[in-house]
Amino acid sequence: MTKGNSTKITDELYQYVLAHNPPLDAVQRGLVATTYEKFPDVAGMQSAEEQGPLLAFLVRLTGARHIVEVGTFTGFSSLSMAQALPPDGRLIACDVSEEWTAYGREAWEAAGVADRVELRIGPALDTLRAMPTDEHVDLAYVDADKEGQIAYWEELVPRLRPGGLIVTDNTLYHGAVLDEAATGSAAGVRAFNDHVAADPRMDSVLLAISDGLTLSRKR
Ligand SMILES: C[S@@+](CC[C@H](N)C(=O)[O-])C[C@H]1O[C@@H](n2cnc3c(N)ncnc32)[C@H](O)[C@@H]1O
Repeated sequence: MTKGNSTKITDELYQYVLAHNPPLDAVQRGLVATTYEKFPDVAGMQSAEEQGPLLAFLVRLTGARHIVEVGTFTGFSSLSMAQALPPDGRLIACDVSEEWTAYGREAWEAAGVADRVELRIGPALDTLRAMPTDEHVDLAYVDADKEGQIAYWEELVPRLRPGGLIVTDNTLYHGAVLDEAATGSAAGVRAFNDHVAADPRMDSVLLAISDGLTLSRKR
């Protein structure tokens, strides 16, 4: 088994990647800076900078009008996706933290997309279970507690339209997925990756982008 012709991403090469992606706009840049200033200990939870343009690209590629996000934090990923939605599109943002998501509300307002985002505070599993069960979700982005991922998946797949996409972050979990004795979040990601790879309802690819990103399309 070989690695193909994969490239080691040095810091310099990472900057090159960012320089050849669509740049973040002023609201996105401001939100990233504010997050690192206000919450330095947990700011690393924010989706990686290159994921903003990638998520926007996927929203446009799928023509998504109805998005569900599990794990909003200070709102970078939801902002990036909401900006790519058509004006009548909707994004349901799920999180448990009023404090962190307040910064998201400010950013959505500043970007003029607040009317596209509906924030639902509470355990995401409760929020998902309360959603209608017909196929009305075009795209879901999952980036919350890793132990809950299989449960989120099982709620999202039936609600996804055929051709709809689930994007799951951190599926390499800093390499800890290789540890057969992993516990906690790493064990959750390992179990999730096996679950997804064996699910006949979906076509999935695990990409070595950022901390691992799995794209799953409903058949
Ligand atoms: C990795 S951060 C999300 C980062 C976000 N996507 C961004 O771009 O900034 C994970 C978020 O999941 C939330 N979270 C954790 N457990 C949750 C649960 N059971 N239900 C809803 N949200 C949860 C946390 O409050 C945190 O804001």
